[in-house]
Amino acid sequence: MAESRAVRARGLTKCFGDVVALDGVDLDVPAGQVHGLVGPNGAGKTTLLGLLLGLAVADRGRLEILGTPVGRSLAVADRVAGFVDGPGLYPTLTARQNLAALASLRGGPGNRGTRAAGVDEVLEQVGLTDVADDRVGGFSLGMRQRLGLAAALLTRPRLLVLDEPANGLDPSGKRRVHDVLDGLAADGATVILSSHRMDDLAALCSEVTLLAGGRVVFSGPVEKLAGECGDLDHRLVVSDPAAARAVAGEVAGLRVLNGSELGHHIGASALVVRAPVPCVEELVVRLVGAGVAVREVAPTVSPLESAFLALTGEAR
Ligand SMILES: Nc1ncnc2c1ncn2[C@@H]1O[C@H](COP(=O)(O)OP(=O)(O)OP(=O)(O)O)[C@@H](O)[C@H]1O
Repeated sequence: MAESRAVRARGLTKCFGDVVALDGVDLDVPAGQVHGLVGPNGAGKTTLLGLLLGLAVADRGRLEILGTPVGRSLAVADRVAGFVDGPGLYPTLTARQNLAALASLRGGPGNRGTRAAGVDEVLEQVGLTDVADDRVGGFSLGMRQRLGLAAALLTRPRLLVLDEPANGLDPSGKRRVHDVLDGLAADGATVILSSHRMDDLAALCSEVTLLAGGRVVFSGPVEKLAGECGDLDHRLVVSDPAAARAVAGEVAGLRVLNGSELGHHIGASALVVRAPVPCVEELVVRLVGAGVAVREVAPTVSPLESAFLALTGEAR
């Protein structure tokens, strides 16, 4: 029977000496979801991905992967694949030889009771067919990332765990990887990936978990995370900045930022306001009503980025 939950973690704690890398982490990831892990440097993302890949074991807490409790031994669970800190590849071998070597190490077709994918098939999936016979030592970071993904796909994983898979990818490489991950999720496989790029996470993931200092500070739908942004800074370009300031002063819950708060020049016809989104909308309506033309209005950082900064306690 198919599992309805790919990962269930309760109270996962992992320390390195005095450093508490994970501090009582709970995580639920349903099967068929692309789930993002995000957080500042040192938040514990790689440590958590390492536990999912069996590269380390937790000091405390419970972890179930694809419905099976994870034991105390270092081993990758069945039907789980992926990489942290970049894929392990042989630089002197070609892309095709790397994959063939991995396939034979894993026992080839019939491995773990499931038919493995073919080398050519996965090279095609990640868009590396044209360079299949080139040595990996000459590959760019983005090409190595894609080959690492191809290596993981060889096992037809039900859970794919990727650390910064979009690192170094050009726009077409990114599109290729997005398509592969979307396809896996559509087939019911689960993908858990980390990224520092909020735009990648928004494009790829339906849900995200935000870690800070080894703790979960948010876990849920991406849209809900964007809703946690609270006050957002918006830059408005208007026909009459003095009149616009006067109108802004009448909108409750909205503040016009002054030059010293901004720390940079914003242009003579612009002003920056800090407010929840509905107050900014009210300002625009009032400006138009007062005969002040609004030529541009845009948040200075995206709602997702703003939520990230607010929830991780990072200064604006
Ligand atoms: N093998 C290790 N030995 C000692 N400390 C470690 C080890 N691995 C991780 N840490 C520490 O654990 C904490 C979490 O690190 P981790 O690499 O999981 O964070 P991260 O969120 O992946 O960070 P980044 O975004 O910088 O990759 C950090 O303080 C890190 O220094």
